[in-house]
Amino acid sequence: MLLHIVARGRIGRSAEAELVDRYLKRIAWPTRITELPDTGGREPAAAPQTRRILLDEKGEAMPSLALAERLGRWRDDGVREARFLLGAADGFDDAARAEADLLLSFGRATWPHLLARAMLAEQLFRATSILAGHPYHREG
Ligand SMILES: C[S@@+](CC[C@H](N)C(=O)[O-])C[C@H]1O[C@@H](n2cnc3c(N)ncnc32)[C@H](O)[C@@H]1O
Repeated sequence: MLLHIVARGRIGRSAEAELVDRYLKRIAWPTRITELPDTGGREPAAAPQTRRILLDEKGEAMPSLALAERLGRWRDDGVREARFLLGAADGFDDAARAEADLLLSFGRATWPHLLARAMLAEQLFRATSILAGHPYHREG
């Protein structure tokens, strides 16, 4: 299953870009990043079996194990793409929230979109490590 990050804003050469690269390189699953401008622009077409995960501080704060289980279930059900959407300064409107299969929160604090992208890359590495039985993740 493709892990596709569709993010508003340009990351360029930055500390956050290094973090994103570091984690995405370590993921054994196929990954892709599509950058969109802060406003406007067209999201790439999605395969019929795509799940949309909208990153939103008002969403569900999932333990890493639960995110891994959700990704594993989608993969086993034949989902072709898990599409993770990151917003710009104004976040998402209610219509975008309503279209999502999952609203995923990294807590109630608001993070800059580039940090949220790096955190997402790490969580995807963690989730796929959990599914592979790799000891990267330790439950406290
Ligand atoms: C600067 S934030 C936007 C804040 C905006 N006021 C809002 O209400 O969503 C830019 C993007 O980073 C991501 N983000 C920031 N904080 C987050 C959090 N706590 N959980 C999940 N995603 C977050 C979201 O995708 C958000 O659209």
